[in-house]
Amino acid sequence: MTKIHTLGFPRMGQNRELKFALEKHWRGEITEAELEATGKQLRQRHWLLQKQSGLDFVTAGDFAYYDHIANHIQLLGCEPARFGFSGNESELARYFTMARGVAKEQAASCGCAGGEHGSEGTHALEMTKWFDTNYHYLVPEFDAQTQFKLHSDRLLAQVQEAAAYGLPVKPVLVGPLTFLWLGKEKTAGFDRLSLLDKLLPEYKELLHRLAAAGVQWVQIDEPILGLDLPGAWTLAFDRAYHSLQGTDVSILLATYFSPLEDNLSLACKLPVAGLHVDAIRAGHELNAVLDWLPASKQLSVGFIDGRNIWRTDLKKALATLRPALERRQSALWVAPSCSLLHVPFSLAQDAAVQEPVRYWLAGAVEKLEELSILQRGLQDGDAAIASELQANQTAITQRATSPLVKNPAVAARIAALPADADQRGAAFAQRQAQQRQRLQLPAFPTTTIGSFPQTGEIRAARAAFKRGELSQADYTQAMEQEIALAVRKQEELGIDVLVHGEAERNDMVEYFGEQLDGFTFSANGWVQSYGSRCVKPPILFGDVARPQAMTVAWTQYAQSLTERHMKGMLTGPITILQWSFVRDDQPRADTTLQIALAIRDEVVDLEAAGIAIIQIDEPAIREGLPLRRAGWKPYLNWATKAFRVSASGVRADTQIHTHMCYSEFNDILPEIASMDADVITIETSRSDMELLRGFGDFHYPNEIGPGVYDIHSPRVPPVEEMVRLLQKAKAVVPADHLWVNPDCGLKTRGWPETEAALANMVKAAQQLREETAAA
Ligand SMILES: CN1c2c(nc(N)[nH]c2=O)NC[C@@H]1CNc1ccc(C(=O)N[C@@H](CCC(=O)N[C@@H](CCC(=O)N[C@@H](CCC(=O)O)C(=O)O)C(=O)O)C(=O)O)cc1
Ligand SMILES: N[C@@H](CCS)C(=O)O
Ligand SMILES: [Zn+2]
Repeated sequence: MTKIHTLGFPRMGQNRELKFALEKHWRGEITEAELEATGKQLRQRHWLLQKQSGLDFVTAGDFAYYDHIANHIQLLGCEPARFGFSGNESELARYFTMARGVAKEQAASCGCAGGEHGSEGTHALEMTKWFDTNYHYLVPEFDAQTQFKLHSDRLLAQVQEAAAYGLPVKPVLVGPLTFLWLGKEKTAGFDRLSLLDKLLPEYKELLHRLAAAGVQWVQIDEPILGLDLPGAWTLAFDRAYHSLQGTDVSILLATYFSPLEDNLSLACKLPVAGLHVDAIRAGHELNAVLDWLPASKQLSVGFIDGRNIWRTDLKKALATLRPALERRQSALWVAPSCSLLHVPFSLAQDAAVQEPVRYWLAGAVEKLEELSILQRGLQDGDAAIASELQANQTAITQRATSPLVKNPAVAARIAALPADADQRGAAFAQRQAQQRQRLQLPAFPTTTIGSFPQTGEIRAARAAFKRGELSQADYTQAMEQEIALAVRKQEELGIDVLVHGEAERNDMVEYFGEQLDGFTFSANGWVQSYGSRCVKPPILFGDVARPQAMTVAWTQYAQSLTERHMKGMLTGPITILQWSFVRDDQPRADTTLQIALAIRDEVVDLEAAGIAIIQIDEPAIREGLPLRRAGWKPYLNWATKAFRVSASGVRADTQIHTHMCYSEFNDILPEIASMDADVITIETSRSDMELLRGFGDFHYPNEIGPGVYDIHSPRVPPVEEMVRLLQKAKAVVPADHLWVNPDCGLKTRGWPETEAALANMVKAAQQLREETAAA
């Protein structure tokens, strides 16, 4: 018999109920008990869906009020001492303090919904990307003093809740090695792997408690088995899982996101009762796993794509799963490749999605249905699922043959693309001279990264426009007022290179997806990004082309309000690719090149409209790196080429900026340099400019704007702090290459702190100019 299960389910709820409840709670409008009631209701709905879809387990422990790694920090009792908890705070209060920090001076007054407050001593845990996804987890902090102490009440209570559904409850845990790997060492020279022996007894005790609660199977996620691990970490797996033996639960070890490769035999041999593999990203390893995994062990095959939204080709799936089932006899489970956290709740009924594309899609709910069809097909044969198979094949064939997917003009353009389409006409030094002549900027020019506060009024106006309650003309006028406000404020602040503020953009990727051919978008296809913040990735289903200019009118309007330079603001091809649901019927490189050409057209149009500085944001370039190092070079080749294609259609005296954040870039500096942007602005302040050191050591050839303040906090950094950071930057980067800017966009901030921080930033730049002139 085949069993079906899911590794995890989206938490936000069908209509983002969790987001709204969280934000109300943070504004003090609902109590902890009311928030917990919403959480409970959501878990119940999601378990009911699992039961109704015929799953053989309900999965518990995947719910989180902010992040599942933050849950584990509390579960394992390793809240960092720096938070100074007295023990009198509630568990949830401590949890949100770790997730969002507490600004001493602002705690009482700040109503920021999704912010990550901070001040010295109580800044939030760092957030970083969960593997190569657009989800951010909270980074555990470790040092030699770190102690663990199991606090399993919340998890056990959820296991009890789930038991009401009459199905076996399968709790999911992040495994001890992945938990340690994802954390960071707070003291130099400390090795977090040395904590493993202290951590394992807590996991073991947890397994005992889960067994006592009636649990038979526990899913333990160890996605780091898909990474190039240092030897000590690989060796530690054996030790860890041997020590977790001897409890009355069976462990399903779950791997996902990338192939196991040299860890494959290790994963198959570990003393656990079952192994889950990602057959979407590592389908080519399935036969090897079938060879290596002892017959006594359960194999869970992740055949439904947990990272994308295309319907599964069920005929193809059955053709692969049947021989596997034959080899495994009764021991085969089928599941999504990874947790469904990364896909929207449902897409089948989303009327905003263009027809017939809607019929080609599967959100989390539809993926559960696919599991159920596969199970029936495997057990009872094709005849038992004849109508479902037929509907599925109709959708698959329609997608494969749809004229909507192919645009011959795009193919012809790519075929005719000149070999030097990715090269600026002149070398950087020549461009720099011409740009200086044209732009006439002061030393240490000041700028911002693009977005200004997305206020409730802006979002409400857009929502009213989308509901048809605000006319196009009124909406345009409302956005123009916001742009005018942003321009006025920047002029008053004395910023040198202005931005229009991105008020008209719902999101830096979705906004472009909405305007490009080859994309469609949903009304409700939200995916959690971090905490209560969500994104609605556009759906890229066909060849990409730009029917008309996307940003020119707004940018021209903004430029018309000022004598200063207005920076055009675009999202780059790799970031659009990374943060969309993209087609799986052609290589990602080909799709990216198509996007790059569309962006190139926009860049050229902005230049023709008189815009002298154009920024092409690529915050996702590093996150797009394959998880295995062997894949880095080919990726970086096509990714950097796509960027250059997008940027190279302009004259030498037009200045191209790029912007990157959320990552360390030091291991891909040559490739970043090869993008040949005239100016790069990067997030550096949280690392106290340490991230910039690599740029200095590497002698990064072009100009750089290292972020001088962290935009994740409402804290207003004093002038001296920014001057100190700039002096540090000046020590590693030539002074005439330095720009002054915040770390990233300001859309999640409020105006008061934005204005105060920018005023200090401008003062810091002035001070630096004076110091440098006097020297
Ligand atoms: C830079 N980041 C981004 C990432 N990915 C992207 N695709 N985009 C990014 O910008 N990844 C890395 C980081 C992640 N950071 C963030 C930061 C902030 C958010 C965020 O604020 N998300 C918003 C949703 C944004 C949005 O689409 N807004 C829409 C309005 C949507 C909405 O909920 N409307 C309401 C009505 C509102 C009203 O009446 O006031 C409704 O329809 O019910 C818009 O502006 O039009 C969030 O709220 O979560 C995300 C990632
Ligand atoms: N231009 C964007 C970049 C974010 S990474 C912004 O300012 O929000
Ligand atoms: Zn950014």
